[in-house]
Amino acid sequence: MRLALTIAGSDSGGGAGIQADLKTFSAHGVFGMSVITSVTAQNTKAVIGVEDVSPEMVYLQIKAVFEDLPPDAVKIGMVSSESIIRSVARGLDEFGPEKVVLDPVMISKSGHALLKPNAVEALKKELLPRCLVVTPNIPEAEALSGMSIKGVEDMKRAAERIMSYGCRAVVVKGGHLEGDALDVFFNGREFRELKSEKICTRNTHGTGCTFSSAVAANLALGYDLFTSVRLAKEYITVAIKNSLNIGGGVGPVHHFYELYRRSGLNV
Ligand SMILES: Nc1ncnc2c1ncn2[C@@H]1O[C@H](COP(=O)(O)OP(=O)(O)OP(=O)(O)O)[C@@H](O)[C@H]1O
Ligand SMILES: Cc1ncc(CO)c(N)n1
Repeated sequence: MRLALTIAGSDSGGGAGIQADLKTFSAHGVFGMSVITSVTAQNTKAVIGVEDVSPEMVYLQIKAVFEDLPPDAVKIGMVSSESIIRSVARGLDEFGPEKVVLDPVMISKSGHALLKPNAVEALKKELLPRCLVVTPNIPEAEALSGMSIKGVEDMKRAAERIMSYGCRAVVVKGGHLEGDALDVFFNGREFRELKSEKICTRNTHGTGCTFSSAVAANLALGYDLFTSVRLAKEYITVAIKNSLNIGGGVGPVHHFYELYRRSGLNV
């Protein structure tokens, strides 16, 4: 059995965060484990409360997992504050996982800040150099690169800038731009574009969390980095196609292995 760990925030509504990550791991046949960084009171409409777990407790969860159940891949999502980022960096240094996927979560779909603005620098300095791949959406790529992004050429320039912080690859996700759902992969040598048709739905809660956990699940299964990203793009496309019209706001994507396997989709 392959093992994957998510270090992220809890979404009580079940659509994003830890809950989306564990559902994604299960759908890939990977055993999922979790380090909870923050508890959010959240549904499809809003985030109505956030309470961070103490930095020491974040570190202890990492220690407990690695000392007994060393994961084949790690995904990092919401990390909230500078002190939590430092605890995660400490854990990564101590236990040295090779395959780390960082989803630099900053703002929820409902517009709530999930990373303190003064923690962006810590994220860049402490976590980017310790990860294999980082998966920003357009606003996150703008914040990390310090440039505005209007189209695919800008996505490539931003990816180059983000690489300079020391990660080994970047996927800039284009879900927030007009037109096709086009993502740009860059590994420091070559750019590759991953494209699917934009699915017309408002139910996209958890797309970013699901995509990055699918990358981690595929890495845990032993696929190379680009194949892991390509398969994750297929998975998220199917999960959005089957997204659920539940709740009064932005509904969640759906994780269902049979849907994925039978779709025969090739992105
Ligand atoms: N409507 C859509 N149709 C098809 N693919 C989409 C759609 N919206 C997003 N995607 C794809 O989903 C993946 C996640 O991208 P997105 O930009 O939505 O992430 P995100 O903004 O980080 O998500 P979140 O708000 O959950 O953090 C990318 O591969 C993107 O291209
Ligand atoms: C806990 C959590 N993590 C990530 C996201 C993605 O935006 C969210 N809405 N909530």
